Amino acid sequence: MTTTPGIDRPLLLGTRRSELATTQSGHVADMLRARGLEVELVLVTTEGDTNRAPLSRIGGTGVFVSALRDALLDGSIDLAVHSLKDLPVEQPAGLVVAATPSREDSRDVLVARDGLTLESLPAGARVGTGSPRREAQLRATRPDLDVRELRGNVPTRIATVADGELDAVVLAGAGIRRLGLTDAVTQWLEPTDMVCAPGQGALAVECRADDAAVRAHLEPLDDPDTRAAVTAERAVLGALEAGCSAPVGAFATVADGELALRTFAGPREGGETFREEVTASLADAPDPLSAAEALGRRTGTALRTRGADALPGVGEVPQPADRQSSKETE
Ligand SMILES: NCc1[nH]cc(CCC(=O)O)c1CC(=O)O
Repeated sequence: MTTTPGIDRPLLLGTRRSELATTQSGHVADMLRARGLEVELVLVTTEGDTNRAPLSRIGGTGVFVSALRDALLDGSIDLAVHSLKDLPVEQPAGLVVAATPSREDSRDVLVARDGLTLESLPAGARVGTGSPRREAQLRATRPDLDVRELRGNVPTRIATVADGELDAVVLAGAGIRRLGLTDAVTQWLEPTDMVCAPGQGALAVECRADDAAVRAHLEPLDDPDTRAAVTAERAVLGALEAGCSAPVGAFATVADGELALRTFAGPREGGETFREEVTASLADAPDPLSAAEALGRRTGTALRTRGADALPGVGEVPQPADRQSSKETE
């Protein structure tokens, strides 16, 4: 096997260098290899990997994704694998998410000292997260916690608990699973306690929109239920004109053609929160993805009308977006 049908050379898969990124990319490469294709990984450095300033300060959609997208557009790679939650809602011209493979666990987890949980952490415990969404929900249940800014890759963030620098950190369970670090988890946070980020736990496999041969190889990796769920979640963010730095959570599931969507919006420092839980049947919809998108948009609009409009990060990313203005913080 030396060629890829329709391409006559190995597929070039661009990935960030972090262990999580190369693991996720390796997972997609293996799915393609299982289909008989030859795949080579190409390591690409992004600004998010080299700049250690808080993400809320460097901001910019592109910190994790723009170098990969530049490599796609200039033809040096054929496909890129992203964490879907790191992608801005607005899709750049010329590129397409050709596949959203079956989603990993979407829940956030608590990694705490001494087996502690959200309920048993002592008053004033130092809990690390760089995510306004996680901070807002931590404060909603435990206003007494001392929430601290935290960044860095997954193993580094876990190490702050082992080192005694923090009592706990909140992370995406998907990343922990993919890195084989689940032993560190002291609590899986259910959506009732912590609504995940739109797209959390899902991957996006992106390629050039006009590259029919690569698209045809990627499309079989798509999981339609995952795609419908993340479409609804991201539509919430779109209706809120919010980027990933907004304190907004959205989590959807699809079971037996029924889409269930749970959302959260609230201030980072604690205060009034907004939640909507809605369902819609996709089974009879002529176009399930449009139905998922419409439900997400309606729900985002409802959150806005009820007061989420006043939250920082909401109403900051015009739709259709000036892509450079959205931010990501997770
Ligand atoms: N930018 C950070 C990021 N992007 C994707 C993941 C984990 C995997 C996922 O959420 O799908 C993480 C780490 C985290 O939030 O703990």
